[in-house]
Amino acid sequence: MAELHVSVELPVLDLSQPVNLSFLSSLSQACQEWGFFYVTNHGISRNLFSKVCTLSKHIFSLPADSKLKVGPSSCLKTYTPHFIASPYFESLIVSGPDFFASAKRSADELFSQQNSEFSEILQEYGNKMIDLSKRIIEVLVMTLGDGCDRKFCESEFSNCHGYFRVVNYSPPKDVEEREVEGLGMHTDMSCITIVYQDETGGLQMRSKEGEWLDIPPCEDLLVVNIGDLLQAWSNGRLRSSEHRVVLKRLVNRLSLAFFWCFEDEKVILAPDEVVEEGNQRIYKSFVCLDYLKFRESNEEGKFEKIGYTVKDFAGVTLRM
Ligand SMILES: O=C(O)CCC(=O)C(=O)O
Ligand SMILES: [Fe+2]
Repeated sequence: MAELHVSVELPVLDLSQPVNLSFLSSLSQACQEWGFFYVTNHGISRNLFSKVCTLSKHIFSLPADSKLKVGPSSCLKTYTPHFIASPYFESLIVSGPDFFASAKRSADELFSQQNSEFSEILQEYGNKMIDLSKRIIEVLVMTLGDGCDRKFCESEFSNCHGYFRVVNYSPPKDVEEREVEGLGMHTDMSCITIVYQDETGGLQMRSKEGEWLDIPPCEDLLVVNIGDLLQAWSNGRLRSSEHRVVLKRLVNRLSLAFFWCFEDEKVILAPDEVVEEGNQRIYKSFVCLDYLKFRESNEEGKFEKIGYTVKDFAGVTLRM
């Protein structure tokens, strides 16, 4: 992949400070243009990250048949083996709201001995991510208009739920190419996704013009990106952009992606206040689960792939 990679300065939402108008305006611009930004003072300690990473590495180092006990043909289906998303990608899903129970179900299958530390740490991580997601949604909704946060956070987002995917990327050992794709281009089916990436880097977002831009890892910063559900709910004002992961030669990479989503039965329709004056709704109303099913039924290997996004599903063709 010989492509030019440039990087762009994304705004950093600092949760230790009150948000001011000038920040809201730069956040709003970034969300319209890129759909990506960073968050700092997010309340997750470096110590917690390193514990989650150490425990996750332990899981991924288990023999393939142990991991397949929770793989696609098992009852739990929490483990995605290599060659589904890409040959270099494997992941484990932990679902909320009871992250402890979800992690424990996988751990009980994976380990012969009881291992409650794993479930406790993943529970702490998941719960912190829920709090963080709520705070971020509040700020994002604020960018859509004065008073929108008060009006909509409770009524529209209070039944959101979250799950996270721990991803282990292992690049090939025998390929000459400098970089390979660890996860192909896709958009997320969430409202927002919060990503912790290790120091390796490799996450890239695609500009509207189709250029790939690096999203470098930065100590103490988490990456936030807008997903399809929020793009539709915000009438396209918050962009769910395509992104991918490229792997450096011979460097292993670990990431944690937390997806904050509307409840399955929610009817998604941009509220009047969010549709700016003079504009029309660009998405028809739809039931969240119907969209998730549409994506699944169109995906090769049932993984998140591009080409069948919320625009194809619920987009309105505007007459000029
Ligand atoms: O691994 C990453 O940094 C991002 C993963 C991602 O985009 C996803 O799981 O949807
Ligand atoms: Fe993603």
